[in-house]
Amino acid sequence: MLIDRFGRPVTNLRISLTKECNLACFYCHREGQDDGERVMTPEEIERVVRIASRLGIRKVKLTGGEPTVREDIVEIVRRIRPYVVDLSMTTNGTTLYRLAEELREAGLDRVNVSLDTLDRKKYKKITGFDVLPWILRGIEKAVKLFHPVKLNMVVMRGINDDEIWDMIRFAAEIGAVLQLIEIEVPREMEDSPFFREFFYPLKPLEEEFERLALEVRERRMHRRRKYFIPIDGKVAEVEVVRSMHNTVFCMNCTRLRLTADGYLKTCLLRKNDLIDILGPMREGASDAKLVEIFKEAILMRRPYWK
Ligand SMILES: Nc1nc2c(ncn2[C@@H]2O[C@H](COP(=O)(O)OP(=O)(O)OP(=O)(O)O)[C@@H](O)[C@H]2O)c(=O)[nH]1
Ligand code: SF4
Ligand code: SF4
Repeated sequence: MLIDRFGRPVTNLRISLTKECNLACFYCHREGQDDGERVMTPEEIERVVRIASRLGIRKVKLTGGEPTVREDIVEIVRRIRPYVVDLSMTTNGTTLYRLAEELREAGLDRVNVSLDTLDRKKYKKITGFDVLPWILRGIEKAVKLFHPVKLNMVVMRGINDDEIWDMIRFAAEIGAVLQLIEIEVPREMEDSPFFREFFYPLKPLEEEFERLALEVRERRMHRRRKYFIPIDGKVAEVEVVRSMHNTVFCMNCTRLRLTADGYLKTCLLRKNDLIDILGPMREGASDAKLVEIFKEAILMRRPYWK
């Protein structure tokens, strides 16, 4: 297993398949990356995942942009399936209704779907597109096929902070997990108008959950807490993703990233901690050389908030 200089095992690979997206959320961080023009082929992605699995990486998350805008998305899932224990995707849900069955059949284990609001007008305001009913149909289909389905709600002051309990109720009703995500930005953006206007701290809410929950579990990854909250005769599963200035979160980070243009990236918030893996692959690097590149990336890993 790969372990970095801070004693953190690396068991997850988060692969951005494309920088493109068919929505235009005003807060989008594009996984913290301004990717170049290179795009990995399904064969190249499979090779990276095969090497990663030899090094103990068992979980792969496919992201974007929007991963399903790639026409070869089902092929990518099928190719990497044999090498991983947990294969998941984070999607905006626009293509779920059309693709959920094919993705399931190709071996995808689970999906996280971005859903910041249940209000159609607000959805359009946030994402630029009036497609909420379509997204909800996709989610309805997904909960029948994948377990769990997680709904990702980025909580923004003055935009959707009034909908938190509606979302908790909705998630419980359809049997999905709700992830409440605090806005996160790198240090240099903490003074930005965006952060100052929209940051909504989730700590007080976590304290309320602590009091209300029937049970609280802690995930190994990021030590995120999951609360089981009774609501309307059901139990909602709510996970809180709170990373800003959270040293515990970073000390329990088990993720390495692969950018859409083929660089291993050590941290979401560190733009420059990159190491090229696609270039050497295209120049004929052996598997042993690729293992070395992985090891170099692991050596570069540092917690962001410390
Ligand atoms: N700082 C930081 N934030 C992360 C990291 N991974 C995920 N996040 C945040 O969590 C949000 C949700 O991420 P998802 O792509 O749904 O995946 P996840 O919830 O981390 O993963 P699973 O729970 O295993 O499905 C992202 O939009 C980020 O804001 C990370 O490694 N570092
Ligand atoms: S759906 Fe995701 S990738 Fe697309 S614009 Fe919104 S936040 Fe960005
Ligand atoms: S070290 Fe970087 S990628 Fe890991 S949790 Fe902290 S900010 Fe996220």
